[in-house]
Amino acid sequence: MINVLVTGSKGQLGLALASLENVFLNYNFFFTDKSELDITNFKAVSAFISKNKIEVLINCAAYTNVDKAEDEPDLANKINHLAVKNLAEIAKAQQLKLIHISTDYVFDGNSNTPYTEKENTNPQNVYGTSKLNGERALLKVNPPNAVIIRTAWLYSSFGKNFVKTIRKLSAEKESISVISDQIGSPTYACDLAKVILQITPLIKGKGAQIYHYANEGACSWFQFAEEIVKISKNNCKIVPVTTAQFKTVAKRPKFSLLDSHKIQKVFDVKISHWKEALKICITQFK
Ligand SMILES: NC(=O)C1=CN([C@@H]2O[C@H](COP(=O)(O)OP(=O)(O)OC[C@H]3O[C@@H](n4cnc5c(N)ncnc54)[C@H](OP(=O)(O)O)[C@@H]3O)[C@@H](O)[C@H]2O)C=CC1
Ligand SMILES: Cc1cn([C@H]2C[C@H](O)[C@@H](COP(=O)(O)OP(=O)(O)O[C@H]3O[C@@H](C)C(=O)[C@@H](O)[C@H]3O)O2)c(=O)[nH]c1=O
Repeated sequence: MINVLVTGSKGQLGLALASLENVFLNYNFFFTDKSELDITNFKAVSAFISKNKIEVLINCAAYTNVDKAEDEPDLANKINHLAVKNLAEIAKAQQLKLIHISTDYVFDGNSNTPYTEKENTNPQNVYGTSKLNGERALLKVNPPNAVIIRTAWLYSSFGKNFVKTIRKLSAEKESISVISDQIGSPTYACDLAKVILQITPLIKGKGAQIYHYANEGACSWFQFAEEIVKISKNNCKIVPVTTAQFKTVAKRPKFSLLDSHKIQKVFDVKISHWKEALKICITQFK
């Protein structure tokens, strides 16, 4: 049995990992969230890991409220950057495998081809900046068995996400306005959780590496919303609007498609199309 610590386990991805506990029987999971183990507390995390002989740390803990982060940059930085540096140092000192999750929002969205891991980053908001600083700190500490997986537009039946918001709004309203000029890669959190657990045994001492993982295909938030409403069989009109028409506190990238070829090639990972994954997810709701 491999002892695995999942931090931020009451969030969306943490719960998706927990739903696989009975599938991946070779892992002995320790699920902790902020109240049990605060990732900003170096001593507590370090002690928990030694005490429980943790071999793998999957960091799902994060500050993820993109708009609120604009008003709380210090807190976002503490959780998404400084705590990640702590985790990297602990992983190096205690020889752990570390899987850390990052985001498409590290890019500025000015590309028109899917972003590879080699592309320049240039975040447009506080959340993206804090996540990029976390990546950089981890790469600098460079634990030998560390992986950063950048993913995008995560959704599932767990936690708070766009699919759940649109399902709720479309059940209540006759029409919803949704942005049609931001393009990205919707990703089913349960697909990502499976991939994390599949690749963990294959991470082998190459130093910290970045991988992109998102479901196949591309869409705008508008197209994503239309598909959510269609599969949910809700009777609601989705009205396309521009970014300029739909005001948000934080700026989002116009284009944040991730190129997932590297993870597919290195770990032989199979990736399904976002529409297929969305159907499976929405079946779970019923
Ligand atoms: N959601 C998305 O669309 C995307 C997410 N990501 C990344 O994927 C990862 C997982 O995201 P997701 O599951 O959606 O995020 P969630 O916000 O659903 O989960 C994060 C969890 O971490 C907890 N947490 C916050 N601060 C701490 C702390 N100091 N110590 C321990 N736990 C803490 C949160 O608790 P509380 O809620 O009480 O603060 C929450 O339970 C994150 O790294 C995120 O940046 C990447 C791309 C897209
Ligand atoms: C709810 C809603 C959103 N939108 C727009 C606003 C925004 O541009 C886009 C998505 O809005 P949300 O606030 O749901 O999603 P947002 O918080 O921007 O989602 C991001 O979360 C972080 C954590 C990530 O890492 C990213 O990959 C991404 O998933 O859709 C509408 O146009 N109409 C609506 O009714």
